Amino acid sequence: MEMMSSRGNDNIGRIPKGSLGWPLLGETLEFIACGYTSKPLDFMHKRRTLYGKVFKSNILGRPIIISNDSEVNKVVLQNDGRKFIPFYPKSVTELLGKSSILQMNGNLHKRVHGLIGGFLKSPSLKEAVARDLGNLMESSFMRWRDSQQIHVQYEAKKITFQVLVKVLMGLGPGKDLQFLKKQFEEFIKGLICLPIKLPGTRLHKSLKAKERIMKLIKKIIEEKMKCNGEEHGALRDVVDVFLKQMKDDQTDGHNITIDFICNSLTEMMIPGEDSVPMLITLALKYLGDSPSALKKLKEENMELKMKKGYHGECYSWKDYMSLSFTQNVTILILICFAGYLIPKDWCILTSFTSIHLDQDNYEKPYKFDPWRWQNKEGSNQNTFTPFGGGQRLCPGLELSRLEVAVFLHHFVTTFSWIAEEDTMITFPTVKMKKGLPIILSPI
Ligand code: HEM
Repeated sequence: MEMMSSRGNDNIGRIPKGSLGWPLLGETLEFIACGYTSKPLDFMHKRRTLYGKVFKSNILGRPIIISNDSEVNKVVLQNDGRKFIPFYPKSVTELLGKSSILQMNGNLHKRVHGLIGGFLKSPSLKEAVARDLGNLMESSFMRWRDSQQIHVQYEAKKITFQVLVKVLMGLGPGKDLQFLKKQFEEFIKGLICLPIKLPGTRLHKSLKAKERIMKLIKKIIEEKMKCNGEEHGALRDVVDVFLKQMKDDQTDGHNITIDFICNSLTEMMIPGEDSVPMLITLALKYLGDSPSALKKLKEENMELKMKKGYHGECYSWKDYMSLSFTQNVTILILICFAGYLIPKDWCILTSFTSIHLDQDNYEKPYKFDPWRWQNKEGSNQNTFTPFGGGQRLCPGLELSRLEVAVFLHHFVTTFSWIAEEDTMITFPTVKMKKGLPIILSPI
């Protein structure tokens, strides 16, 4: 979901229908409670039937307009930062800091978004990620073969966090990585919590973890600066990209500082610990529940594995992305993937999940059917927005899809598995209650 706050005094006409709920509490309890059930969209469906696709509510003491309408969401996403600006809960703004890319606007935002996006989309980076992730999976497989059971959520996090940290700051396995992972787990727990900073509170602990993370990143950057000296050869990670820009900027007075870099790297580790591993976890969950889709996926991936083995070739990132059925599975999982955030003042909350699971947009939206796109339905730009849109379209989009493809390829061509019963929770972010325990058997 995307939260935007209306800027200025636009004449909106009339406020949509809806209920502001109880004094102070509004409709918060029902909104959150739905996230813990197997039907997280019940909150939306009930109100949609009563008031229509766009309605008003009150969540966490803020009046809010909730949109389940793809056209309205498109207007919000495509705005240029003048009509709407992003809003996040107080705990998020406290933890990500004032210089967070999510809160930046105007020219500085455009520049930083362009810098990160340009690097993350580059073929040389994708090649390195495909290779590193492939190797990392091989070493994880050795470990998993000796285990009775693994927890997919936990294992996927270990792998994707390590891959992203390398992309961001070039840090490989070792004590620093272990320390970073531990501190980051502590940091991320506070993203959605009560915004009270007193010692002992969740937010305070997460802020302290952030201080330790920033200190370590600063040390890594300083070491890199010493090694690079005045030279800027190939840009191998996001730190290199920022340092080069910092040097170029000395001439035109813009200010990318070391603190700014440390802060940006910290927030950019979130998808390594949350979004990407959750996509992988859900992919294995849904595939495990759908034997026909798993069979087709295995066939497609086995064919590639045999071809590569037969010619004795290494994989290129393009090999993984050429697997069309595997890509359709990823798109479908993205549709099931929901991210919840909470607004401030009069906000508009554009619910992406409701659009993805709306019968008006997709026939049988709750059916796990990766063949959907082979027949007629396309993933239309307005009705498929798991990566946001407009100026804030996720720059990690292609990288995430590549990571899922690499993971699925090596996993399904090496193991069969049986999953234990588990439940999905969607608030504040998607996760499996028990971490999706599975029992593996090598193929
Ligand atoms: C499953 C994987 C992912 C999903 C579903 C996802 C989703 C999103 C969404 C919805 C936004 C828009 C937020 C907004 O409008 O305020 C966003 C922004 C962003 N994402 Fe991702 N993301 C994923 C992976 C990644 C990865 C791997 C990176 C790499 C570092 C990344 C970096 C970013 C950055 C830097 C932004 C801020 C863009 C800006 O405001 O200009 N994301 N992401």
